[in-house]
Parts: sequence; structure tokens; C-alpha cells
Amino acid sequence: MPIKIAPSILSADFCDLPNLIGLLEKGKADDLHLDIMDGHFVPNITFGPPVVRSIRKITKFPLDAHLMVENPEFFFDDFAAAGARSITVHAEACRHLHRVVQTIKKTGLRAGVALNPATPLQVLDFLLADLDLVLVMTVNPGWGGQEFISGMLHKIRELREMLIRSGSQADLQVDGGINRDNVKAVVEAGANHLVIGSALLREENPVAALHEYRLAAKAAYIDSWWHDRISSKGE
Ligand SMILES: O=C(CO)[C@@H](O)[C@H](O)COP(=O)(O)O
Repeated sequence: MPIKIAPSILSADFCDLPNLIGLLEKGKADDLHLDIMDGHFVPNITFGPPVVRSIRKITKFPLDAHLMVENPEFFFDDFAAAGARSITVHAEACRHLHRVVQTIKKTGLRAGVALNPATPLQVLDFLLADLDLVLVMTVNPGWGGQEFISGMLHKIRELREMLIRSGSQADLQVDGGINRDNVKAVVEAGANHLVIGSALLREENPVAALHEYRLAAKAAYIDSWWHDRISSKGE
């Protein structure tokens, strides 16, 4: 299973984005995580499709739009037209989650569902087969730079069990407070797609840091309980 690193640009200086994105490309990040906040679902506002369109012009990175917004389906066409490759919606923001996921797929994008720390995994029971990505929030959404909630390790492990049991190839993404101290633990628990925001942007040399994160994550995956479970299925 590929280990993926997705820098979040939430805590970046947006005037310096071209320079930052150049460094992330040099460090061979896998995709860019774009935190879209509406001031309703979460008490913070960030940016929308016009900014995504501008980012699209300066990089070939797959753009992963994490919609922390109410009524996310209002925006799918706009994010698709702006160049997003995947859209992740919050289960808590969708009254008709199944329909919303089908709508993302009809738009031609990869579909993800995010779960807040208090949301149980069971909301995914009848949905896993349709998902390309499941995002376990390891902080309560709204801001970068928060502290990782260690109780989420158990949830990550349970979700990895669910994914293996169902034969799903969906990425298990973690987001919030990921740093050098916990990268090993989240991958050992079951995550393969790591969103890293402020910890990466604080690094003096983000190119070298990306390389080190990847080495640590790959080593943790090889040592993990789930590596053999995936390999034994020939994946
Ligand atoms: O979705 C969110 C916050 O709501 C995240 O994407 C964070 O922006 C990640 O940043 P760090 O916690 O790594 O600083």
C-alpha cells in the first residue's frame, strides 16, 4: 500500500505559495491538502474555488479539497472546474451522506468522507465500498497547529481493520497535529495518507523534512501489524 504525504497549506503565507509549493514538489510530496472552511461548519473561514484555480495553474500536484463546509454539494462542480482531483466531505455536515458521495463520484472526482474525533466509524458501514479515501480527524477541525488527540490511534486501527475486512483500497488519511513525534504511531496504527501542516511548514528545510517523514512512515508501515495483512492478500 503506498504511503502518501499530503502537506496542508492552511498555515502557509499565501503570498509565498509559489515558493512553498516549489519546495513541496522538490520534496516529492504526493498531493496538496486544501482546507476549505465556511465559518459555519467550523468557526473559521479560509478560501474557495478561485484560489484552488490559481493553485492549479502553478503546480501539477493532485489537489485534495477537504470541505469543512455545510451543504458541500453546492460546491462540487466549482471545485471540479477549479481543478480539484478529490473532494472529502464531513459525515457530520451531510444529512444524506450516501447521496452526497454518489454526487462527488458523478462529478468525476475521487470521493472521501471525513470523521470528526467524536464521530463513530459505524457511519461508514454501508458506504466503504464507494469511498476512495476516509479521513480520520486527529484534531477537531477549524485550525492548524492543534495538538494531536492520541485517543484517535485506536480509531485508526479499527478503521484499518474495517478496510482490510471489506477489501477496500481506500486511503486512510489522518489530519491534525501530525508531526515527527507521532508519525510512526499513526502509520503503525493503520494510516497510509498523512496530512502534515504546521509541523512541516515550521521546518527550516521542508524538502529534507519531507524525505525524513517518508522514511519514518515507510519504516513504520513495514513494521506494522497491518503490513502483513495487506501483503497476504496479494496487495
Ligand atoms: O483540517 C485541518 C484543520 O481543521 C488540518 O488540515 C490542519 O490544517 C492540519 O494542520 P496541522 O494540524 O498539521 O497544523
